[in-house]
Amino acid sequence: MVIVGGGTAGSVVASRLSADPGLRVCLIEGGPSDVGDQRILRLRNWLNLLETGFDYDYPIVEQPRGNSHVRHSRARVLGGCSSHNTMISFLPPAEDFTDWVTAGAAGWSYDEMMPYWKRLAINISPVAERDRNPLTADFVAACHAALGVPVHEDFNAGPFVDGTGFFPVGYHPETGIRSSASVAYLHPHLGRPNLTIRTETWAYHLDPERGVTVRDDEGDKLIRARREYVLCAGAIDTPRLLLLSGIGPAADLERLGIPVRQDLPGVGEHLLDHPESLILWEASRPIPPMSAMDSDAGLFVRRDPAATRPDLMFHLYQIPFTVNTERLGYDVPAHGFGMTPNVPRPRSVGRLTLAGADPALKPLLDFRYFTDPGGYDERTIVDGLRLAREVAATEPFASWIAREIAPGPRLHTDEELSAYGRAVHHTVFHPAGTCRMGAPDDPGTVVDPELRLAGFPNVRIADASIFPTMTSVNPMVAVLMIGERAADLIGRG
Ligand SMILES: Cc1cc2nc3c(=O)[nH]c(=O)nc-3n(C[C@H](O)[C@H](O)[C@H](O)COP(=O)(O)OP(=O)(O)OC[C@H]3O[C@@H](n4cnc5c(N)ncnc54)[C@H](O)[C@@H]3O)c2cc1C
Repeated sequence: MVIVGGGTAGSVVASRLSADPGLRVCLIEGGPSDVGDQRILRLRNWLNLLETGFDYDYPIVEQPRGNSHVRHSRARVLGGCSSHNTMISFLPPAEDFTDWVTAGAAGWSYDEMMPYWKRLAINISPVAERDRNPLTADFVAACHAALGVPVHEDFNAGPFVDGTGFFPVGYHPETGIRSSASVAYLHPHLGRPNLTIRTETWAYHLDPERGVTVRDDEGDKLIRARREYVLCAGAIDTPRLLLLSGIGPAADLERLGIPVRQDLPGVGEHLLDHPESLILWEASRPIPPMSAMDSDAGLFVRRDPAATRPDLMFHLYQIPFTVNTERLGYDVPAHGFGMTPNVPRPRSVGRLTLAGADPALKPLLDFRYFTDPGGYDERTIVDGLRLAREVAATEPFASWIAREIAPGPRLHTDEELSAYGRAVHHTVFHPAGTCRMGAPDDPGTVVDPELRLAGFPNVRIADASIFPTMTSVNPMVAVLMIGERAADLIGRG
């Protein structure tokens, strides 16, 4: 069994499959090991890992209505993005899985997925008391007072509903160490004789009949699976690998001079993400230091009371994110914090293509942020900026605020807030959907509900690229559940 990508889902698949001593598992990971590396393991260090050697760091193409300066961080280390993310860990609402079934993913309903949630090996707990910052606690109280939303001690205690509270986080509060997919699924099993982990080994071509071609510091090698290949390189690198292998939209491949092995129009299409904007405040006093990872609480609201799921989400960051506001000339405060409205179920859909046939070229990511014809995504951000101002005007949060830096009190109209919100928007780093799972007779389907790649019975995909629709919450738990289910499906043969 050959698994490409030792990331969030790949670590789960490798761990579960290698529990069977009769299976030989080779895990190919492009980045280094995280074992013993405190830079990776200490959850709160996550921000220092972005745009370093641990990050593939993908730019995006010019956006007609969004921020073209957004960079997409993707971890280059064992454990993948679960080794450099914030480990916010929500079980998605039941209706998210209903959407998946409606989109053709038969067998992926909430009830059918619950066993995988229950067996997750990562340690998830609400932000610990000792990590709770008074600023963040006052934010939670103000959300409740201003908007009447419930306060959740543990968002995962029951089926997901809107509200505010400290987040459930995958970490070990007593040490501050992340409970990444690598820590939870691989570290305990590194001694298994049937599990080979090849780090610093990058796959760039797959021939399902001959093997996967990888590059390490000794050069190129072909690695052949007796049974199956499982692609777990993530929502950017899995479609990239397929396209480099001649599996994708034939016209695009021909234009780049890549021999077409299989015309599969869905590869790289349906690029989804959670865009988020920012309202930035200067603090009236220094912010106390305690925190799990500086984004410990948030708010989910339903603007549509008839809806069953939240349609607007916010993180509270207790540190100032000024990279996009500074570019527009806004002040950078010594002490600042912000709320980030984001679009839980965005309607804008983008596309990933190759820049050329050279495997080393970074792919072209066109998210087409805020281009949905009805303007739903843009409206969500505008509503979010307004709601954030309501929370900011409410005690006990209000007295933490010296002034609103951005968008600033001069911007009020929908047009002004939309232009600002789109100019400074960032990403919550949730690309998904580029190898969509669906019904076998749907021309946009890349993998069937058994995760098999169309046309190739010995190749499966298990990572965020298979999302049929975006999860309303941060997606990592759904990715881990995909890994668990993939191992089950493969185990059944
Ligand atoms: C900064 C940041 C913060 C985030 N915070 C959260 C959060 O708090 N909560 C949440 O739910 N989600 C969060 N996310 C999103 C979440 O982490 C990802 O959606 C999820 O981890 C993706 O898992 P994956 O298995 O699809 O891909 P990844 O975890 O990215 O795994 C892909 C793996 O494949 C390897 N790889 C890639 N290409 C190749 C190749 N060609 N050959 C060999 N190996 C290869 C990579 O090195 C990587 O290890 C965050 C993401 C980022 C970047």
